[in-house]
Amino acid sequence: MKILLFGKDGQVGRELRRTLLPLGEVFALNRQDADLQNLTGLDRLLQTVKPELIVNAAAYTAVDKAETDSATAFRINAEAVEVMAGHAFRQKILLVHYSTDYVFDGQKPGAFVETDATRPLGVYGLSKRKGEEAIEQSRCNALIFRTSWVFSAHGGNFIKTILRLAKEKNRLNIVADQFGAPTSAELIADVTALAIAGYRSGRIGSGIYHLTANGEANWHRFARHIVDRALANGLPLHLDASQINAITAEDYPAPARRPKNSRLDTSLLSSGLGLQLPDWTVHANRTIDQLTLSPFS
Ligand SMILES: NC(=O)C1=CN([C@@H]2O[C@H](COP(=O)(O)OP(=O)(O)OC[C@H]3O[C@@H](n4cnc5c(N)ncnc54)[C@H](OP(=O)(O)O)[C@@H]3O)[C@@H](O)[C@H]2O)C=CC1
Ligand SMILES: Cc1cn([C@H]2C[C@H](O)[C@@H](COP(=O)(O)OP(=O)(O)O[C@H]3O[C@@H](C)C(=O)[C@@H](O)[C@H]3O)O2)c(=O)[nH]c1=O
Ligand SMILES: [Mg+2]
Repeated sequence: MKILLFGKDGQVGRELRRTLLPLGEVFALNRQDADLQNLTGLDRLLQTVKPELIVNAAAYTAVDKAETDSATAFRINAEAVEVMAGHAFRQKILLVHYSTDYVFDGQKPGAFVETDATRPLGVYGLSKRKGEEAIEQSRCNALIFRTSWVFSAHGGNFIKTILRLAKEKNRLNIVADQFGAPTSAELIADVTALAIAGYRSGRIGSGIYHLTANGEANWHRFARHIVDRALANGLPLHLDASQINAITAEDYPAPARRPKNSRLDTSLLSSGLGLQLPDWTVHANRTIDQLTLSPFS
């Protein structure tokens, strides 16, 4: 099977290169190979490569920047996705795509299920929702995985930000009133490969699925966890977990509003595939260790 992967150098894309390998011949592209802002170029590429499966891990993920750069966010997160979906429909191939907890407003008391009403609070979330809608309207076969709070040892993410700040500062203020599940790029890529196989064998159908690690955190708790483990690994830092203060989102002014409740109910996917998703700390610990334990020390 000929697989076309977009976003090969992103957090999730990098892990997908590993997990898609056993499924077929992977054509993995980054922005230099195919700039998704160029929609006609994208359409031409799809017609030339003739993939049997499209996996789109490319996205505009700068949440705050999107507020003032909405045209670019919509181009990449919605219009390029519409081109992929149109191609997938015409060629009768499967499109695998990723979306976010930020499509929700965070106002539900419990975990969001796939059919809950969306109401994005910012441009990034809205552009990602438009991408989902473009896929739904195209009527192509698709697996759309909504995930949250992605981290990995590579690329930009909260774990790396906190480790950097903890080496520079002796106090940190981190919001404690936004709840969600930190999820590793590794887990997303592993489950994606299982889900593609599950789709092919008829265990799961085309549609939206929530895919996050189990358990929950808030950003403050996540930050403390990172610092505790890094210190236990012997990493010299400027602060310990007790110097990380809990603040409210109101006290952390940022261009984009974020949902207070980002919890996603993953039972649809885990029951469909017969999977037990690991607690977020399992992969978080592994990533913190990768970043803080030198194999040579
Ligand atoms: N990161 C997170 O916390 C979360 C991510 N998601 C979703 O998961 C998916 C994967 O995210 P993740 O791996 O973390 O994202 P990353 O930001 O790590 O990777 C995204 C990739 O997309 C590429 N890209 C951006 N613009 C273009 C463009 N114009 N043309 C081609 N490629 C482009 C980037 O390239 P470059 O480096 O050159 O910009 C980057 O390699 C996305 O759909 C995202 O919305 C969902 C929830 C949480
Ligand atoms: C660095 C820092 C962040 N924060 C807060 C801001 C924010 O509410 C939270 C996390 O910061 P980030 O910049 O990582 O957040 P953000 O970029 O909004 O992360 C999101 O990215 C997109 C792509 C998604 O799809 C989401 O699931 C989510 O992972 O921590 C502090 O309170 N203090 C700090 O010093
Ligand atoms: Mg960010």
